[in-house]
Amino acid sequence: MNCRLSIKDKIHWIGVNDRETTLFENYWPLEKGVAYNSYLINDEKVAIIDTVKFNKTTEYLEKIKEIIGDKPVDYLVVNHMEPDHSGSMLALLGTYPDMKIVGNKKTFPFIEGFYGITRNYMEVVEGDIIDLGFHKLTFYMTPMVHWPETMMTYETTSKVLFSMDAFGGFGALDGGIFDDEINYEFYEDETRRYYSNIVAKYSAMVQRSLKKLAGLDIQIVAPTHGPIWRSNPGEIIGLYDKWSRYEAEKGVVIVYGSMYGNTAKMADFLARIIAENGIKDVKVFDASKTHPSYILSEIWKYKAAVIGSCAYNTKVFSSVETVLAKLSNSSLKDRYVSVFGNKSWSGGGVSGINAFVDEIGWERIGESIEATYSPKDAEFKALTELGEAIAAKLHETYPEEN
Ligand SMILES: Cc1cc2nc3c(=O)[nH]c(=O)nc-3n(C[C@H](O)[C@H](O)[C@H](O)COP(=O)(O)O)c2cc1C
Repeated sequence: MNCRLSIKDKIHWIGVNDRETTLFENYWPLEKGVAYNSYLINDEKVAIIDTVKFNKTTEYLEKIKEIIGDKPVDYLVVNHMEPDHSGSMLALLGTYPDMKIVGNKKTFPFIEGFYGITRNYMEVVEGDIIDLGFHKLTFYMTPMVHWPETMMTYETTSKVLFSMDAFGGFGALDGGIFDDEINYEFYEDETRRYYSNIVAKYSAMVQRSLKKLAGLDIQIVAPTHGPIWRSNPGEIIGLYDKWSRYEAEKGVVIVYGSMYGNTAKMADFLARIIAENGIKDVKVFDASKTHPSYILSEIWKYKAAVIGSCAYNTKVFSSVETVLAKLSNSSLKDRYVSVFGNKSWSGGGVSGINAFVDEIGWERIGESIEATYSPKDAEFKALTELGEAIAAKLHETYPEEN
């Protein structure tokens, strides 16, 4: 991609696409890759905002050289120290040994700890200004969005917010890098999957940061992953606000674990009842087939969750247990939940999910339903009543959509 690509004035995107890494953080599937966005401001002084993962360092350094030639880099602003953004720092410092490394007081222990760099530090605090000539950088501390040292940098002349991981998502940038050059549907799903799995635990801190940024005239949001928002930055800021307030859409996610199909049969039966009762968004997931990151993202999107499991060695089936652990860790609030499952002797699946529901404190719809060996008339009747109750509750919650 054109490495001289300017996002505004003398601000360049010097990001890279990574389609080789299959698992982000060695856990989250990257079916369509990921972009590591970095930015270069080619002013009287040259500043770079964040770097890229180590596997892309050579390409990255070439891009910088193509833009600035023999000019030195004066500042590297480190908004976030996660290695997918700091991984080229050592090589950059090797190429530009006088470059100042700009961070806050929590940044530097990470730099020394990860890379052994102890020199060229330049500490900034909230509201400090670095004057590059035409462009001016100011800094906003946003701790725990989603690491302790995270901060954002606002360029006051062009009104660009360099927001590090906030407002970013999975997905390589296939040609289009701006919001007006892409079909956002795919990126919205991937941005929500990124948010719900990686940032969401710190939703309270996201809310605090959004309030802090509310007074800024933000014309471009430039995150470290995903598209750059130049036409409608309010859209992504609005989505983050919605997700971090746990706001949901009308719909149901049914997730189940089943070895021999009996719990799966209950899930499909229930889905049909809910659909018959007028709910258009009903998503059914076999927890053993779909990676939990996608399931968590859908539960983040929709208001009601139904969780089912067969009994497995006195416990919840392993793939469903993983989903429960992810949900619990994400601190998601304000959802409806129902429980079902199967056993052949003393159970463990349904009781395990019930214990999770008691702990997480979501509003229960209906009693849990547990079949023995396989679902029969009594369970199908109970599932019918449950499906009707879930649909009724959603119609009542979203009266304007009826
Ligand atoms: C390895 C294994 C462990 C099981 N552990 C339990 C158990 O602890 N308690 C129980 O009541 N049933 C247990 N079962 C029985 C299943 O939960 C039961 O057959 C159920 O109907 C399976 O539902 P499914 O068809 O959705 O897989 C176990 C079955 C298997 C294969």
